[in-house]
Amino acid sequence: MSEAGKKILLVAACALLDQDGRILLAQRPEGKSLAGLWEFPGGKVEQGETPEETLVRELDEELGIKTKIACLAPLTFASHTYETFHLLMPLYVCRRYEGIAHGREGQALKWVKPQALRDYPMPPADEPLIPFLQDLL
Ligand SMILES: Nc1nc2c([nH]c(=O)n2[C@H]2C[C@H](O)[C@@H](COP(=O)(O)OP(=O)(O)OP(=O)(O)O)O2)c(=O)[nH]1
Repeated sequence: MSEAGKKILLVAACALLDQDGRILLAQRPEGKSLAGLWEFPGGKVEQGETPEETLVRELDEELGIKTKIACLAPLTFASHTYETFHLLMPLYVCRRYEGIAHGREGQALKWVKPQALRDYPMPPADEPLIPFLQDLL
């Protein structure tokens, strides 16, 4: 248990980049926690997976995008206490992948310029990640 008595939840997230340096955001669907907010694609790291394996799996499941572990570059991470857990979320950047992203789970998608990221309400854990992407791109 962490000091706050909350479990640490490990979630892997990815800033998928297109040729124009835009970043893919996905909108969390109704009925889920943080519904309506714009997030980086990704998900919980399952038992027996590395974060990189999680992302290769999730990008395919969520977006129909095929990529490889070698195409995922670590950028930074989020560490944020939510009400019922503490989120630890490594953020990777991916520039090399195959396929055209589409919301396979019905989620809205948006390619966003780094300078426009603040126009899209994101989960509180994500706010501190924005400057890292703006500096990178
Ligand atoms: N994928 C992703 N998850 C994020 C981001 N920011 C952030 O706080 N999260 C949180 C939301 C969820 O609590 C968790 C990711 O869980 P998930 O995507 O695998 O599962 P989920 O939404 O179905 O989970 P749940 O909250 O509905 O139980 O991480 C982000 O940028 N990307």
